Amino acid sequence: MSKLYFPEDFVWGAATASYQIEGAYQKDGKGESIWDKFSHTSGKVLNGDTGDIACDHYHRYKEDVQLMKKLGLNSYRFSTSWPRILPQGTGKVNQKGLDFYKRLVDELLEAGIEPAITLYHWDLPQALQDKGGWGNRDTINYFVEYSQIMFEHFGNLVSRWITHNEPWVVAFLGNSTGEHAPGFKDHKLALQVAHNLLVSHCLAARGFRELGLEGEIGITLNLNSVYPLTDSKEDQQAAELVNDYNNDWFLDPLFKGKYPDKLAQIYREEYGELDIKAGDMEIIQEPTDFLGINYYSRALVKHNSEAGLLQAEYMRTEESGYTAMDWEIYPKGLYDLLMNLYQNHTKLDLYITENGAAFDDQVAADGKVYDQRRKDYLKAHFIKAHQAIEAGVPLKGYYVWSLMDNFEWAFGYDRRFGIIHVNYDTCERTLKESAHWYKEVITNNGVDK
Ligand SMILES: N=NNCCOCCOc1ccc(-c2cn(C[C@@H]3NC[C@@H](O)[C@H]3O)nn2)cc1
Repeated sequence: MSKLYFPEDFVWGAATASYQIEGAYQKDGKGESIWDKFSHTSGKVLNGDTGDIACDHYHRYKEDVQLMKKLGLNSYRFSTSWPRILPQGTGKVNQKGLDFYKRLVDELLEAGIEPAITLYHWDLPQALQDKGGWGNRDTINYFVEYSQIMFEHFGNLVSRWITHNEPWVVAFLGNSTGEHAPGFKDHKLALQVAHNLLVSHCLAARGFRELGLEGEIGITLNLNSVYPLTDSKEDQQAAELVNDYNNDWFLDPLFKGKYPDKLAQIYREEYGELDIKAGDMEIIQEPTDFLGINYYSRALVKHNSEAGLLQAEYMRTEESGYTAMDWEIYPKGLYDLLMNLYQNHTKLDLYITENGAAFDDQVAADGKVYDQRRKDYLKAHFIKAHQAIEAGVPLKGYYVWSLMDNFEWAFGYDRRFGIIHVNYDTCERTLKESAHWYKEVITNNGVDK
């Protein structure tokens, strides 16, 4: 069977996040995070699951790096826990927190795996939330303080940095729908959080550049492709507003220096003015080296005058399969997204910093995990990514979400995204069939057509 080969220096990786895998939630001086508090609050997380132990990666990191080496990963994307480094969010540094990440980075480099650090993957120190969290503009400066500490300690070892992971989820699930920590249901607060996150990204990136470090820094956005259910004018308008909300609310400030006009006007009329300081929109355009993209599925929408401010209803289709997250499997949406970004938003290098699927994986009697649906999902999306590269999109790498099954936020451990299975009773790791398949993709730097 013929193969589709990727560029010579294409980066094949896998991704995780601190709160989702580390455990050791009170170990070695770590401060409380908003997800420690949220997961310990009754009714917030399915089955009352918490990240107290998670995958016990804090203690098992050497074993996990050896598994990454066995897979032949070029790079490993992980996040650092802000409250492990600064238990109160600012001020006194916790040396044992720095020491853990130094051990991990050293292990990765020894294994020939390039570390890629996400500075903020949702685990804000609770002490900062007690001062208003991301709704308080001071948190911007606390984030810059934290990022500078990380750059100074690891900048000579780590060459790929991501400031924020999915600021849309941080802002809107954390502060508008309340599904995520800290659990507010205040859309105006969510809009202010989104703004403060963008400003903090750019000031951290500026700080990285001023240190004159080698390497590159970017931001990771969860993006989708949005399609109208029909070609009616109403459905098309609904799709445009959902695209503004899901995607351009972050893409436009970063690459055009302004929020999307139509949605900004709707929000202004509904919520009044945000706290946008003079110069913010110029700061937000601070050059960044790459854009990270987390793609999972598309949005299919129709006009519905009863469906909130956007008058848009999300639709299902019987034409596609769905994952355990109830997300449509739609690989073409990745191609369309990549082409849209390149043609309409940015010529920056792109990395897919997350793509993957949750399915209800079981360990079979022979001890193997036969996850054919995940292999099919990944293969179909790799093929679409290849098609975009062939069309000229500067896609430089792909991080599968996730290296291992882990704490999937409000769904707890009930959703398995890993290419490695984790037995949460024993913490035993088992390479799923998708992991063995991914190893071959990396070895061949290509995928069968
Ligand atoms: N279809 N209707 N939509 C209408 C509005 O939806 C409201 C819900 O929105 C969302 C949007 C995005 C997500 C999401 C989750 N992950 C997976 C994590 N990524 C980071 C890493 O930590 C993984 O665990 N990525 N993105 C969830 C819910």
